[in-house]
Amino acid sequence: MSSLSSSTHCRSYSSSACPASSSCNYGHHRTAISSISLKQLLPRKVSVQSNTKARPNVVPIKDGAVAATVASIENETPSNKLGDGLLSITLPEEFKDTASFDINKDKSTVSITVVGASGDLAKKKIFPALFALYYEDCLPEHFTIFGYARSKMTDAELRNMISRTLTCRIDKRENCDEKMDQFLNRCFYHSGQYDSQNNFAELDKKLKEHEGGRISNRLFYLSIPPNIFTAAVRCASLSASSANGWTRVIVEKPFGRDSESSAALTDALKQYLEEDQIFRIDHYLGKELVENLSVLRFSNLIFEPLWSRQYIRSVQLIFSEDFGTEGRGGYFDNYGIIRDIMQNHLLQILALFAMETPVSLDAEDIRNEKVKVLRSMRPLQLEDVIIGQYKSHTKGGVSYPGYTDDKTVPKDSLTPTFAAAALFIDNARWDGVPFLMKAGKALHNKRAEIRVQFRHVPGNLYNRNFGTDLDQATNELVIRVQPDEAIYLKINNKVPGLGMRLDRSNLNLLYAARYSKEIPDAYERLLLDAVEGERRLFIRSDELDAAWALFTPVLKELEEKAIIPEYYPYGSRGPVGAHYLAARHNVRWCDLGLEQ
Ligand SMILES: NC(=O)C1=CN([C@@H]2O[C@H](COP(=O)(O)OP(=O)(O)OC[C@H]3O[C@@H](n4cnc5c(N)ncnc54)[C@H](OP(=O)(O)O)[C@@H]3O)[C@@H](O)[C@H]2O)C=CC1
Ligand SMILES: O=C1O[C@H](COP(=O)(O)O)[C@@H](O)[C@H](O)[C@H]1O
Repeated sequence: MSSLSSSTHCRSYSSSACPASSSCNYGHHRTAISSISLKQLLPRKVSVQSNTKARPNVVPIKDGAVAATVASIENETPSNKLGDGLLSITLPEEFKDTASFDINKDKSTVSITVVGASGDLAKKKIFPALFALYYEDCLPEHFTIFGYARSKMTDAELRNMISRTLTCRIDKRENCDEKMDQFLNRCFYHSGQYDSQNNFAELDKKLKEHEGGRISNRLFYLSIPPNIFTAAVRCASLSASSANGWTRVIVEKPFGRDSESSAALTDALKQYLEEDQIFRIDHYLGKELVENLSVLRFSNLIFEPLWSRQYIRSVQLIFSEDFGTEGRGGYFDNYGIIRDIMQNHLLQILALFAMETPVSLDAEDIRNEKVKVLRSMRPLQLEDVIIGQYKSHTKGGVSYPGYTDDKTVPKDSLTPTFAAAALFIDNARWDGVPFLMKAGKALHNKRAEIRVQFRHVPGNLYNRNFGTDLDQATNELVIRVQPDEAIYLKINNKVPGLGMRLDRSNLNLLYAARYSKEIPDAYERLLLDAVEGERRLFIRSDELDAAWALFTPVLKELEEKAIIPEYYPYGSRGPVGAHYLAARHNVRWCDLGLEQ
């Protein structure tokens, strides 16, 4: 298997265009992988994010052989307790064009420990994503995967459990079984308590055996309920962090349930970790069309000039699922749809949509712009929210349960399973533009999309051809995140013929028609980024604070006033109150027409 250094299809530093058919990604990294081509990084001074303790081993390689030591190392800025740092290196003159740069290629290893390995998310998403990365040769040459949980399991039992959820992509099936066996052979299990330093010390011992004396880089994925995050981080950090490489921790949401609990969680984690070791995951940021949002905006001249209050009338962020909380009611009842979807997934999309152009594609530059937008927003007001809860419904002889029919949900629960909200960004670009959010479970379809409604054409020559409903004639840009990923623009055109009848048509980029390649799951992208130390798609603590500041007051008010949700039937389009909310802001939901 080739190592990260040779698997340039996973990340490319080249600025030249990749062929559309290739699986290569554009890296935004300063750099985090073990090999970079100097040809792509002129001038010869390069920054390398690496293990600072590995400094004596940093050697440039010429024509595949170790040739010389580096000329100088500057700006050594270890950025955390565990030696994850940044080196700026100048190469000797003779390596001007030809050298490639290798940092401990054969001397380092990555161990990925899935904490909570027996759980739903681990089985459904994390192990399959790791396998997909392995299949694509995106994991480093030396890697080991450990499952950690309280359940008693042997390595063989873990492998058996994982194997049930591994699949190969439709377009990549070559040697699938063989690859699966190879992957499973790199997976191991350790049973332990989440709050036991001893149990994590046992894990540490096993990890060391697998690392075989190489520089050890360790990634812990906390796929456990939030009440045990801190205990697990404490034990992992004190007993199982790397002694000579980096240690990173991926934390799953929920990151608290309001500003105070979120800040307390951050403080608790920071007792054991530096901010740049914490990778707060929001899997929506790993979705292909969300990742494409910045490309659409900043690499197409036609969109950016229109991206403001001058041309945009409303922006709508819509999430719907056609199933209820099935199986997760216990978790959900403590959070509700606003915390589960709006405060994180939809708000993250909003921030990427509305931010100013970042200075660069560097993680900190992008996150700085996102924070600025979030901090320019008005905290959500009670009159700008409506909430709903699904009730049972029988259709075609089939009975669908209501939210409170779930045995893990209290019968008198007022937790919203649906919400619609109007948010505002009080800055020069977006002043007065309603950003409408709508999220719900047990609705009539499963969809996530961004809908940009443009203003009416002033003095429209063709008004009379549209009739009275001018809204039917406004342009609309739709970014469909899922399913059937697509970007389409609704335009007006003349119906061919001798008359003058106007029609609406879509200029449509449907991904499945344009690309034969299967789109990677969000977790693949995010796991690869975490291994590579790329933080762009993870939530920084100040972003999280700003996000909670927008929703905490209204969440408290809803709970203190015990606001009763509007009930809607399972499988419907949700409560009618959502329409009144939009109407109060002089807009209509764009997802309700017959042709969408
Ligand atoms: N499932 C999903 O689709 C999503 C999940 N998440 C988040 O990811 C994390 C993991 O989710 P998920 O896999 O569904 O969670 P689970 O409820 O399946 O929990 C994962 C594992 O944690 C252990 N565990 C469960 N409850 C407790 C407890 N009370 N005390 C100690 N250990 C416990 C169990 O392992 P054992 O008993 O073997 O120790 C379990 O297998 C959570 O933070 C969740 O909010 C986020 C987005 C989506
Ligand atoms: O984070 C969550 O997301 C899922 C929806 O994710 P998707 O990738 O399938 O769209 C949602 O069902 C869950 O309630 C929420 O916690």
